[in-house]
Amino acid sequence: MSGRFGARLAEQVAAHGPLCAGIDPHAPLLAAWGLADDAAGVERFGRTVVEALAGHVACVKPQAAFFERHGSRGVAALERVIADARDAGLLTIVDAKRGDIGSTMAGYADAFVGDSPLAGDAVTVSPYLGFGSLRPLLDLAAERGRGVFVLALTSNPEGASVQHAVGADGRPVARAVAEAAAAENAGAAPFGDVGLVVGATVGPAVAGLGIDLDAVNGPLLAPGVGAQGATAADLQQVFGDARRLVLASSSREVLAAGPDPAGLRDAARRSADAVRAALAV
Ligand SMILES: O=c1ccn([C@@H]2O[C@H](COP(=O)(O)O)[C@@H](O)[C@H]2O)c(=O)[nH]1
Repeated sequence: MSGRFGARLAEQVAAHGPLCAGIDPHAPLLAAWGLADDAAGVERFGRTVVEALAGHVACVKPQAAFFERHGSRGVAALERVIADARDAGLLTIVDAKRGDIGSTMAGYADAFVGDSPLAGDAVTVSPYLGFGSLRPLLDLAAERGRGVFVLALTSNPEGASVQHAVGADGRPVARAVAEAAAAENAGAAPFGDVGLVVGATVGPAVAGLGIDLDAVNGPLLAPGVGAQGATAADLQQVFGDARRLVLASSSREVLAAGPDPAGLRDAARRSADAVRAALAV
């Protein structure tokens, strides 16, 4: 792995468009692909996506939950998917959404941004034990040139009850998260390594909460396009002047076109083209 995550991602987005394809081996998708709902099935699913999309999308995002539900064999399958992607030169964001007290975050840091086979190019984390609790993982990620995506405004409707709440300092919680990420990325070019997760489904929340996403100067991972109902056009409203930082993410909509590799590539290309066009406006 050479160079920082932000720079590597910017290069891939320029080449393939601002789309991250999710690898979410849901039980119904495994059935539709003719695969068993077991560790071998999720491994075949993940490796098929990597083989089909390497060189065609900016990155992939394996959802750890769908591998972990098969226990240690599922985790081993996730490790093989990550290894395949690395060998193919395809960036991976491991969607693990870890968050704990700082001393335990040091363990998650070793697992997801250190030397473990679970480490991809970046990982998703939850700041809801306090942004400062992420410090051990942020520091190890920076040392290793890896990225971190911090949940800010999630795509699910339930997230607002926590993320829109106003904290003791008078700032909405999600704004405080965004400002903390901005401090990590200060001065980085083309942008830094600490991104945010901001759902494509959040409508006017960014502006309503007074969040300056452009100032974050880090990649903005936007799940919710496709199966959750957001369209590429929604990205304009949600992200406004921060459109240059957006990396839209779509899982089920792309995966429904598998297991045929050409079908997966066509679906990913259609999504990437729609997102690129919407963000160019
Ligand atoms: O706010 C969030 C954070 C993460 N996700 C994850 O993204 C994918 C979405 O899958 P679709 O099939 O495109 O709906 C999934 O892995 C989620 O856990 C999110 O949706 N929202």
